Amino acid sequence: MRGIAHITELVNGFRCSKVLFASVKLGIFDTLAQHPDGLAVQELAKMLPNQTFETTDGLARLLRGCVSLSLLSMDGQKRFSVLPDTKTYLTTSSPQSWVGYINHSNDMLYPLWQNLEASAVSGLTCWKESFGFLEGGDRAKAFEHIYHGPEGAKRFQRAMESTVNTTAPQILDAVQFDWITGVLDLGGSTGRFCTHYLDANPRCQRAMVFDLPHIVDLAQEMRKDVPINDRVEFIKGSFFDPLPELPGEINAICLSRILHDWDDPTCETILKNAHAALVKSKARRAGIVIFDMLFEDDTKVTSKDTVIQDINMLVQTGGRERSVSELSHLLEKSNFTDIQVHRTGSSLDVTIAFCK
Ligand SMILES: Nc1ncnc2c1ncn2[C@@H]1O[C@H](CSCC[C@H]([NH3+])C(=O)O)[C@@H](O)[C@H]1O
Repeated sequence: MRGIAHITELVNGFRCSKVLFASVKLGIFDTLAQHPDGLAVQELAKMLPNQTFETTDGLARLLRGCVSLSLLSMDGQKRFSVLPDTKTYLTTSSPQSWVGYINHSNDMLYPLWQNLEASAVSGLTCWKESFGFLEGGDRAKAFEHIYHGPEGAKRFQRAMESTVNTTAPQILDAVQFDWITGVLDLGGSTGRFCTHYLDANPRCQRAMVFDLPHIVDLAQEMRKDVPINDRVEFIKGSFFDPLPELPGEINAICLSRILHDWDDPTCETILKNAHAALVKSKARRAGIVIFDMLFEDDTKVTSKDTVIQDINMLVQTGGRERSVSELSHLLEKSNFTDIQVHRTGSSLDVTIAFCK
């Protein structure tokens, strides 16, 4: 028996998330981080970008919320300051910033989760219910949905970058990739993972990112703000089509948070395209590297983070997280063998498999 405390924590969980999201959106942490001696609420109100505060009462209450959630401290003069983790993870310019993912969570995921009931009934995304546009049931449109609006693609790519900055170092510490001579990152977005990879493996001969044409164009624009390793090359295309011929050095295709976006038949198409490209390459040992969360076993209830992420994929893309046996089955059907699973301690597990 866990009692009512467990229930009330769940009931109020969204309120705490929203205190964090609203504070990031208003620029509270970015502004306070520039004032190490802290600011009083009236001073802060004058400095926050794009806002005119008629009263500071609401802002003061939000700041107290942040203190209670250990995001800010307040001194005897009621001056608010950021705590160290807030500066590291919740300010825009920090290399470990999660601001991109928080903005995606606030603007996209929060409205989507509001209609989880609809997805639970239909087994489909709930874009139509949440945003009133596009066909909720058309899975092929998942990324058109996510990328809608003038800032949509950039917001999502920033979200991906924030989480890669956390997971990539953990993955690269935990798993040996010494068999890789060159890597193609399929759906590799702005090249952030390839940047971490090349920085950690300077002897890697080649690292290429493959993504949708408009995302590759966006990546070139975004690298002006946050540079990526200048050895990263880009290819435009769709992984639903046969892949272009791979340069000889490329003997690994990476799929980071790709398969969880799609249903099984779509994953098979992607995996078979990857397999066809790898076997055409001259590499002696060629394989695939998958980064996705994996359920601990086929009951799919044991790992809370994976269970919750699975629901997140239901509402957002119509995809799913998988168990080791489900992923292995997909890999075997697509002619991969010698499957190895690495639990990395990060939020992503790594599965490696080689071409038959
Ligand atoms: N048909 C497609 N062909 C190539 N890339 C695609 C396609 N559909 C979606 N994507 C990309 O797949 C990525 C999924 S998000 C994952 C991004 C990155 N691998 C990471 O782990 O951070 C996005 O960058 C999409 O633009």
